[in-house]
Amino acid sequence: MNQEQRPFIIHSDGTIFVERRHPDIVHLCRELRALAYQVKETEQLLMFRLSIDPARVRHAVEERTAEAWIHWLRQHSKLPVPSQIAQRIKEGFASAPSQPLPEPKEFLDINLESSSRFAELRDYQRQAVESYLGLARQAGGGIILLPCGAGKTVVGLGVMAKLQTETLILAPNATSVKQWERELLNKTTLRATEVGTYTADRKQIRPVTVTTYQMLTHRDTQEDTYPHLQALCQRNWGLVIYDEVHMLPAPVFRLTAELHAARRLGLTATLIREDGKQNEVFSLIGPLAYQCSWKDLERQGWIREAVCREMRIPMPSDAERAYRIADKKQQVRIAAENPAKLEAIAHLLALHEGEQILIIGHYLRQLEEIARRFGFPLITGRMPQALREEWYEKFRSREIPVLVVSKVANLAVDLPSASVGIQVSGTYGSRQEEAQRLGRVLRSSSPGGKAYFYQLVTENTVEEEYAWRRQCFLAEQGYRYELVELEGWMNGTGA
Ligand SMILES: Nc1ncnc2c1ncn2[C@@H]1O[C@H](COP(=O)(O)OP(=O)(O)OP(=O)(O)O)[C@@H](O)[C@H]1O
Repeated sequence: MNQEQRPFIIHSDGTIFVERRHPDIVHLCRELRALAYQVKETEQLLMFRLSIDPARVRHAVEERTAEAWIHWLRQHSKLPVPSQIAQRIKEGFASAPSQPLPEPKEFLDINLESSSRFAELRDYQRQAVESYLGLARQAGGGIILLPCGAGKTVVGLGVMAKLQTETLILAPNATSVKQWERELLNKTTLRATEVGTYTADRKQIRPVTVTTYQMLTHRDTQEDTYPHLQALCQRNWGLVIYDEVHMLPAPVFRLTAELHAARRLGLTATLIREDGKQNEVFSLIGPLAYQCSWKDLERQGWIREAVCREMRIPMPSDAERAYRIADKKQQVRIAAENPAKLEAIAHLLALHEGEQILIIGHYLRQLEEIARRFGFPLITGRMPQALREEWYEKFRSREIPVLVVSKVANLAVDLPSASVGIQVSGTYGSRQEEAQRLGRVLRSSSPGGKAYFYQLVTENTVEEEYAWRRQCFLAEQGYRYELVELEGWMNGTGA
């Protein structure tokens, strides 16, 4: 083939562009994946990044020697292969472990527990599992998109029960690790000795291991290797589950590609990223395997029907004066911390007395003030994990009726008793944060029931615009926010 028609363009920084029009594109990309992972695609090009890491190289070494790979790249490259690339391949192969990874111990005996503690998979959950398995056979992985509270953890357990294979679960935070552990032990036949958690406190690697994205990317200095990633790379996982995959931090894209996994499963409710990198999630894990709509599950009674209200709150005159002369960044904060929101909260607390209420916000000073004023516990990232769990448990069991929470409770926290959410401030116009926060009050321990979600917005400020942006994703799912002027509402109508 003449040089012009060859499909690869290889840069010295490790970026490899592949022209899609090449007749053998599928086959070439399959081979290239032993050395590189895909990061982007356009109509004409696929973009890969070279990744010569010990875990990945194991595959490549089995197929060809370093010299043979360099020759293969030359054969398909329009321009000469940069010498730095040839060097990286040679060095990477030289440091590849000589022992092959043990094969995953398929037939790990894992089944869903059919005792009274656990009802069966729901229809949509069964369909999600089947669709994923069908796709994973061809594509090696896929993503399941289900609304918040629909039971993505249970779907993950369903997939594990079908594949019966060693599984690594990547969760967004320590609370979520605990929840996975609890669900694995309560809802499957796995024994405690088969389930490990790999966190800052405890480093167990067992046939089923749960860890966080943060653990994978942790290293002491910029020059260090990633010790936890390397420890987890020593096992040949039959399945890697990426929980809340929309949260996958950008540096983890590359790192988790190194994990040696037969299949990958991504779980999320909101595959939108404010950094626009959702396509990279697809290239790393696989295409969409299954999705179902929020409103369908609401109609079927699996998640609560939600009443969403945007409450417009005037600003006291001294705060308004400060707002007018502030720069944009300060304005956001002044509007968010509008002291008149306290009055609105008092009103809503009285209105929903007897229900389980979450007050969710972004600014710690504001949250501390609310917690102090009303005498409720406050959960923030500064609180030790064990204490957070204690408060969550008291809230779940209705021992306490109200929790004030920072963004640590934005997602993945399972509090089925919560049916009222009061959002006092947020991260700018984040659509996924809004949806995830609504999600905290949609879970229902019994079918049916209503949830109330209040977004407190300071009138005539930037918060109005952010509120609108935040609601966009939920609007696409069919949610409508009722616009409420606080004063008129408090003087009579509001319920
Ligand atoms: N088939 C089922 N039988 C019994 N309980 C279930 C079932 N499916 C889900 N649940 C329960 O519903 C609740 C929500 O599940 P889960 O936390 O997995 O939701 P999620 O989809 O991950 O939500 P989020 O996106 O908000 O994290 C949990 O308490 C879970 O135990």
